[in-house]
Amino acid sequence: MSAVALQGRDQLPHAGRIVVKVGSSSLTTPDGHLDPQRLAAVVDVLAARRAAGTQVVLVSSGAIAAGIGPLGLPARPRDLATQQAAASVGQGLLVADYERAFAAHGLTVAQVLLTAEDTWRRGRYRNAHRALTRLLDLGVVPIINENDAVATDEIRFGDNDRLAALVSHLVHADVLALLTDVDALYTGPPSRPGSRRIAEVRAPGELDGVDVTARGSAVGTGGMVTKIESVAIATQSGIPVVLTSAAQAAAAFAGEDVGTWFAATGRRRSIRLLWLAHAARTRGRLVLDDGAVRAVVERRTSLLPAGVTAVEGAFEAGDPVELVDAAGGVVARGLVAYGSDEVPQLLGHSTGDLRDTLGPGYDRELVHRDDLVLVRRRR
Ligand SMILES: Nc1ncnc2c1ncn2[C@@H]1O[C@H](COP(=O)(O)OP(=O)(O)O)[C@@H](O)[C@H]1O
Ligand SMILES: N[C@@H](CCC(=O)OP(=O)(O)O)C(=O)O
Repeated sequence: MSAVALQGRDQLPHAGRIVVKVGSSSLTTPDGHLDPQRLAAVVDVLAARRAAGTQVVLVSSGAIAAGIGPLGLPARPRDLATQQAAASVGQGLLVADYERAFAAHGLTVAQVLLTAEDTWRRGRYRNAHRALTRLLDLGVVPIINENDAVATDEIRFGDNDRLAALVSHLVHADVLALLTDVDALYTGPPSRPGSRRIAEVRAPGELDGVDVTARGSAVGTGGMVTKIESVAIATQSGIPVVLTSAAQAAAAFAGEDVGTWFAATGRRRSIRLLWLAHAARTRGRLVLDDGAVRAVVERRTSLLPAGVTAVEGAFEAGDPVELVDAAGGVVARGLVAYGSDEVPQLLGHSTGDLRDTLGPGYDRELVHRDDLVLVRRRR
């Protein structure tokens, strides 16, 4: 694997390992069936990359969309139970089509279904990392999707864009390719007259003023908003992203001037913090006094119980929570070290007091600084 991030799209042909995310709209028909021809066209491009020596991890959506037709549903279901049912039906059909299409190129595939926790909880992360790297070593193309049949509303990502970014981090990919139904990021929704293609984004500030909508195609989720979130996760941890359509994928992988290239802006960082910053659903809030806000934001210290004035929500030790100032503005997100039933008795007390009154073990931080990410406040 290359140790240095790819500097531009012209280096794409030299990527050693890529994660490719394909959206539902590129694989299915509007009436909720798989489109084997379009699926095979994507596979042809990926097989060509493999033949050129690149390892490929595919993150494929389409399970829910592919279950719509066979179940006779009128449209993409909105309730969780029917989404789970549709995904369970569609996932089998999806992987069967992939298996056939890759086999035509002599390639073996593996289905890997992940939940959000597999990408960030330490033991699970290592487990998923080990399984995926072994599959790659064995020459297999892993096909990843969220485990929609068991993911509840609280824990699911719901969109594969952010899952793909976390998977890129998990497998140490050189680049993430987001394939969708538009050929690039535009300055506004592509249907709006005057919207122009953005060829390259080298810093997050260049996205100021770009109008992205959450409305995706009839079968997809998240629209461009979750793709921009995905781009932030990947680029901030040193992985560049190319966003284009499935139809332009071959040209993009050849390094041609198509799609949008997002340069890496940061260095590899903890996946837990990426997840906390961009993907975690928080379970509660801790209200900080002004001194604690300054300590956490300016001095980057851990959060101690003495600086917390109130607690909201129901959470367990290890759950993600928001840290808010007295006015309710979110200043950070963190993994809390105590459950919500224990926190009230700790508030306002120094760690020394807590050790003396409640015993050793109660002198630990409420949120350790290693488990904390600051949230950029809107100006
Ligand atoms: N600024 C923008 N540039 C490009 N596409 C945009 C923009 N804003 C919104 N979109 C919409 O996002 C859609 C892609 O999202 P989605 O349907 O969720 O794709 P997928 O199923 O591939 O994940 C495009 O069809 C496009 O209409
Ligand atoms: N896991 C879901 C993915 C939903 C999703 O992210 O869809 P899309 O916006 O088309 O990438 C499925 O397979 O239907």
